[in-house]
Amino acid sequence: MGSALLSQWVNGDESITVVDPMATDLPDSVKLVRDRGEIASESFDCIIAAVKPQLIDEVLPDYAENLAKGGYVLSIAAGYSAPRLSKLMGDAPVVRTMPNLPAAIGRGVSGLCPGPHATDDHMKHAEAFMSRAGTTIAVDSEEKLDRVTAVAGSGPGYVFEIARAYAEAAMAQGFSEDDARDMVLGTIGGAIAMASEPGAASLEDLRNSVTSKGGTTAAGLNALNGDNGLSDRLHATLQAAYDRAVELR
Ligand SMILES: NC(=O)C1=CN([C@@H]2O[C@H](COP(=O)(O)OP(=O)(O)OC[C@H]3O[C@@H](n4cnc5c(N)ncnc54)[C@H](O)[C@@H]3O)[C@@H](O)[C@H]2O)C=CC1
Ligand SMILES: O=C(O)[C@@H]1CCC=N1
Repeated sequence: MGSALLSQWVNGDESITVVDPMATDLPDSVKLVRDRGEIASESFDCIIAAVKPQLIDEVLPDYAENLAKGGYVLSIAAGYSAPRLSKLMGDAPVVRTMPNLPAAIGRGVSGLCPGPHATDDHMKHAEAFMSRAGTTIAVDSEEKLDRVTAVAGSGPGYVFEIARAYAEAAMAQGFSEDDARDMVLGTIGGAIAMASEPGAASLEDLRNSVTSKGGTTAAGLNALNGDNGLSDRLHATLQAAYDRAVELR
């Protein structure tokens, strides 16, 4: 996720240093170091926690010394709570954000939430920084940010899986893999673009506008969600992701 964001963050004038023992193919303007020891005496206005949540306890404490006075820590980690991170880094100011993968093409959706000691200026900076990678939504509690995680952070995974299963079903109708993918992504992309037009009708009305009484769409929709199975499954999907975020706190 860090490299997806980085591809958009470089469209600014900050100097960015990445510490990653394994990173490859970073943008030219970024300084890459393999070990924190190489930047031990440097200080930074913003330190971004972009390792897996399970690695934060082990990796982040050393970086407390690298935070400039007045700076803050921006965490993209799912679940891991801001008070826990702040404490881990010597009571540093923390802002949590939850981006999603389309940030890689500037079409991400990122939630943001202030943590301990975060000032309005830290939040303003974090929002401006994250908005380079798409839209932002500020929330006022970590509980809400964990719900943003369930809806939007993990969301591209659900969408890719739905598209994959849709394409698989198209192949079962006799289409080649390429044709199935083109048709499914074209259909999803066109429908989403139409629903995203300014002044577009509600999602329910848009669905109804495709659905002739006694027609093919009605038959398909009845099989898809006539028993509320799809709705129930999506509720369970978001709840499971949220519950996991809570476990990672
Ligand atoms: N993948 C996604 O769509 C999203 C991920 N996130 C969050 O982003 C964070 C990273 O997740 P992914 O990008 O999926 O994982 P990843 O495994 O792709 O990236 C983690 C990076 O951390 C680096 N790393 C490992 N040990 C390190 C160390 N000691 N010091 C510095 N760097 C180290 C790895 O080399 C790797 O480049 C997680 O906290 C996750 O919750 C948040 C939103 C969406
Ligand atoms: O699966 C995960 O834990 C991360 C956080 C949100 C999306 N990917």
